[in-house]
Amino acid sequence: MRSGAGVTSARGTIRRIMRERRRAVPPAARIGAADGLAAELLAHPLAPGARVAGYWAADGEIALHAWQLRLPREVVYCLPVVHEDGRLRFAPWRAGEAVEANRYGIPEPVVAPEALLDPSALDLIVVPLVGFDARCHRLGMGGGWYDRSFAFRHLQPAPPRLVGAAFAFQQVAGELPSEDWDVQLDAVCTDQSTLTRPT
Ligand SMILES: Nc1nc2c(c(=O)[nH]1)N(C=O)[C@@H](CNc1ccc(C(=O)N[C@@H](CCC(=O)O)C(=O)O)cc1)CN2
Ligand SMILES: Nc1ncnc2c1ncn2[C@@H]1O[C@H](COP(=O)(O)OP(=O)(O)OP(=O)(O)O)[C@@H](O)[C@H]1O
Repeated sequence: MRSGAGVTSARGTIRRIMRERRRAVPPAARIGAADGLAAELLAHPLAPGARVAGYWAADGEIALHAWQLRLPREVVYCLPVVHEDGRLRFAPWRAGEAVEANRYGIPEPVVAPEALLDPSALDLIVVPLVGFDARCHRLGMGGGWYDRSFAFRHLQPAPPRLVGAAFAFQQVAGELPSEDWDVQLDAVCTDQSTLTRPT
């Protein structure tokens, strides 16, 4: 069902409020939150050579560096790259390698097109989000990037596993208004705990 104006504006209102709250987290609290999130994310088992995607935190998003630095050495860490076809690609990236701002001002690795991985080539994607609910439904920035890139997960189970990352306060009371195209997350990790999608 297509959303009516009411549903659309509910999503818009939640986005505005949650983005403000995210940006308002003081620096000291961010450090502790990133450590707490890393501990939750590291509980997800990864095979040697696994490809995992994170994100470059922007707009007050909870940071992933504490997790990235503690990943097993054999794991390939990637960052999302916005592609003109509307689906994300993922670029292997290590701290110190070149990045360039994308159209949203978010840094992306500078890599040859052949080095880019398709969304389906990953084992675990840590997904940025603005809000989430107890069903592991996600509200993002509104670009539809993760929904388009992982639409194939409507038809097939994990892998790739989709795990949202957020501050605990980004959980909304009740259920997020959802759309047909929303891809559910398999779990959401926060600075305090992990929520697994109800089956
Ligand atoms: N850190 C991070 N990287 C990410 C995402 C994300 O949510 N967080 N994305 C998740 O999809 C993709 C990029 N999608 C985005 C969609 C909208 C906006 C955004 O800031 N929109 C602004 C207006 C931006 C502009 O056009 O200048 C806004 O809504 O205020 C940013 C990223 C891929 N990389
Ligand atoms: N599978 C899909 N196929 C085509 N268009 C899609 C698909 N998924 C999402 N979209 C488009 O993306 C737009 C934004 O979707 P939505 O508001 O759910 O984004 P979001 O999940 O909050 O954003 P993001 O993933 O970038 O953080 C929708 O208006 C829709 O037109």
